[in-house]
Amino acid sequence: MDLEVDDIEQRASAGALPSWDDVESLVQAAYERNRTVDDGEVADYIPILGEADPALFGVAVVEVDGRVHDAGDVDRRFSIQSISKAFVYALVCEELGHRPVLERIGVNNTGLPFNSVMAIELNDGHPLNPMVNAGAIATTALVPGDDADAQWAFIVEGLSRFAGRTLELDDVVYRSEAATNQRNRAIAGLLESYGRLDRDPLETVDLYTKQCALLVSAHDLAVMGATLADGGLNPVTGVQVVSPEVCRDTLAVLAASGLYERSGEWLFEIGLPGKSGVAGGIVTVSPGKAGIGTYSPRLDSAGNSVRGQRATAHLARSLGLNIFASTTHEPSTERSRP
Ligand SMILES: NC(=O)CC[C@H](N)C(=O)O
Repeated sequence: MDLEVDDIEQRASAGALPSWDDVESLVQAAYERNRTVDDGEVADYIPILGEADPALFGVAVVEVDGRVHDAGDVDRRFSIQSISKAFVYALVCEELGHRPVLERIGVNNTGLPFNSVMAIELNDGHPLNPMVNAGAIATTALVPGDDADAQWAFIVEGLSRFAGRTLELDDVVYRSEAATNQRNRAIAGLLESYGRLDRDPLETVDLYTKQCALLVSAHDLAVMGATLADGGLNPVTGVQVVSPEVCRDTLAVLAASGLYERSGEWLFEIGLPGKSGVAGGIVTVSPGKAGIGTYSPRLDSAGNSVRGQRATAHLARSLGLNIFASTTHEPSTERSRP
């Protein structure tokens, strides 16, 4: 990953965002600076995705108090793809609780591509984490509901609460992926063979394929991210979507695996939990501060949007968001006794 952000000064991490005007101009700068970058390729293993316009680019920030900063194509809709994994996982965590999900799905990075079959084989059928396809399919199987229709209603309703508006299925994307998702069907069959899927594998993959075909915009992703940044309270609608504990757990998983096998580089350069999707979206969460949503269809070889990564890196540095950054504290002359 070549983020080319070394020349952007890293602001010290502080408890709050800079002023509204500062954030506004830095969002514009992150957009302007990266709009002509044309590295990467548009995904086409799902045939319809190959038709996306590679020039599209949007950067949105929603602060935890609901204030919005937008630059570029922030209202353009695209399929959420793997970013859905983060939010379905949060909803399932809310239903099942910390320990059962940990045991069932896991939280460790596979170090392998998102659709790796080998990762399952190497780990005795354990999916390892909910951000790769195996773990995401296993997570979707845990969505409550008597049948697939009830599960689908739960997913749409839950993700819509994160976005603050009713999300719709892109039927063309769904059909395009459903016709070509043999690999995901194989992954589900493999999980079943290891006794790690309690629902019908083909029905579960179908549900997972539908969740990936929900339409969102960069603005929606910023609202969804801001909800995870704000202890589960959607800052635009005021609805409590999940608990603060679920946000904490979800963000830990995103930090470890949200950018697949590039998660270490992402964390090193950006220092925030994030999640990418192959249609070109990325959601990034700055806990207690803001959600960032980006959209640009050209991807690196791991399936992460190139401009989205760069714009997010720009913002993380210039806004002082890196959660690992601290400044040396000023020793006080008077120390209170414990
Ligand atoms: N990385 C992604 O966004 C992958 C999602 C896609 N629906 C798949 O399963 O292949």
